[in-house]
Amino acid sequence: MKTISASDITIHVLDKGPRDGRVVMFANSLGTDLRVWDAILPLLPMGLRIVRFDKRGHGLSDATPAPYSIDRLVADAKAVCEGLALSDITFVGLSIGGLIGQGLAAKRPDLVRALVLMDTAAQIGTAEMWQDRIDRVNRDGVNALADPILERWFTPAFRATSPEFALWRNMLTRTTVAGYTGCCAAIAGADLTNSTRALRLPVMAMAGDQDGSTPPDLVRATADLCGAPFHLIADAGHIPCVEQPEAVAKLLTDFLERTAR
Ligand SMILES: O=C(O)CC1=CCC(=O)O1
Repeated sequence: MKTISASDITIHVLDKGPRDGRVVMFANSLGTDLRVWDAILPLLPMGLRIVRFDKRGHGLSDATPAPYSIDRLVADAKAVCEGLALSDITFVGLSIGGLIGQGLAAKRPDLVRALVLMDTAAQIGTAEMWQDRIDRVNRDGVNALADPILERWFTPAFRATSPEFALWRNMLTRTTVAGYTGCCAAIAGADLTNSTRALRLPVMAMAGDQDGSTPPDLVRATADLCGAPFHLIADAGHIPCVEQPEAVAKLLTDFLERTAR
């Protein structure tokens, strides 16, 4: 376990693998922490330097009062890169983590070698939709919205049969109101269409075929913006790295090979 100091918070980071290994950095989604990547990591090639971090208001990282902005979250990710002296990064971002990846690649192309967009888009939902969610969470708590959120995260089969399902619910509902609504505000204000269209690095996109949060057509449209291949993952919702780790690890491994130097 490592900590990195951003301007105003301490960020929880896990940094594993050889110091001279190829850097693969992971950023998780709204309401999840860095454990969302646990299932795919043992399936990736040996020798990678794997860096994971809990974004502001999530996991063990500090939560400042809401609202946050996407620029603030990108600055936090940049602080992790600088704190660990990372460069030549392959950045894998899930949902809001993908917005952070797009923002980081646009602002600091010198740091990012390649980008994987998982169940994310250049713009996710509408400002009105996110404001409604912020208002409801402020009034009733994250727990009150957990059922519909989990229906978008996971397929009916996973929800019915996975013993882990209850733990993912706990992860979501234990997210602080400040951290959750702060990140909702960051998503509401993020339209990265122009900067993502201008990206000039290898990008790959993927989405679960049953993703109810960032549906496949939305993810495909963002892939088209930056000329990236798009892959549909069968039998997965919004979090395919949990539901279909083998399929995700295979796509990631192939992408790492294609973008090797
Ligand atoms: O909670 C959801 O609907 C899923 C989601 C949207 C953005 C994100 O990071 O997760």
